[in-house]
Amino acid sequence: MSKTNNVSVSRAPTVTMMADRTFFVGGNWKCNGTKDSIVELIDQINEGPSIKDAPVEAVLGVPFPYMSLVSEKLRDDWQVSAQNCWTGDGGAYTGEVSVDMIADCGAEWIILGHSERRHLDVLKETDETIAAKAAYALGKGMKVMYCIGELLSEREADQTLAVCERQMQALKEAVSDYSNVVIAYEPVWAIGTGKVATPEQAQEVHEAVRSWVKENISPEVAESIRILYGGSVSPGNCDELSTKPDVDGFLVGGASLKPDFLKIVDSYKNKN
Ligand SMILES: O=C[C@H](O)COP(=O)(O)O
Repeated sequence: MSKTNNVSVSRAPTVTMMADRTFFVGGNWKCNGTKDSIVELIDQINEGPSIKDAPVEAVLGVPFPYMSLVSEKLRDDWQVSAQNCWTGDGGAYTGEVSVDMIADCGAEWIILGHSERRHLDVLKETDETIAAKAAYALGKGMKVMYCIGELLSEREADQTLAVCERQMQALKEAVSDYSNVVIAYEPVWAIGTGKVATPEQAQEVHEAVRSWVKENISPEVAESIRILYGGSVSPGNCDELSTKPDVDGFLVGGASLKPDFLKIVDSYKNKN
């Protein structure tokens, strides 16, 4: 990929667009929900159409206390994710949750590197910490949604690609097998703000990240790895976003707490 930081520079596609990447829709509930609200939402999801034989994966990112409940109640054509994990085994780590515990509660996925964990003052997770968590979780057989993305100030300073590259480089230094990794590009300025990236803005960064993966990891990984868009995705904008060739699905926050999240899952049909 060009070393330019200017995301507005257009590039010729360097990766074939014929890839067979199963569409992926993750819901990130963040720190929301009660037992009652979760049971109600799961009941509504379970009434939706089966996706067992559909070319889409749907995964719910659930707060730790509710993972077992959701794993038990959710239809088995959907999957469960945690939103964080401890970097290593269990032991004297007060307040942490190990990957073994997450697996024991029925989750197959872990969301790592979400911008809220990177940027909230009380958390401030570093690239290295996040990459170490990813490597550890993958080594334990879990699947990882690895989030990347720039702050508004970084976009305005033409640092979008530099930030995404730095975050990808940290992953590269910790991980060698990408078969259980999904990348989620989430521009921080679009998260929870209603300011969704345009389909063109999303495609431009996704294409650039895929090109970076081709040049810095391998053409095979670039071809197969799924790159999700996240940031104010809704039933009203998912169809247009999903038509873009390098948008392989979504990581959805607020809209995943409502039953019409099913409409976002359904946007896989735009890929056919
Ligand atoms: O992980 C999801 C992102 O933070 C997006 O959240 P949002 O859909 O509420 O903007």
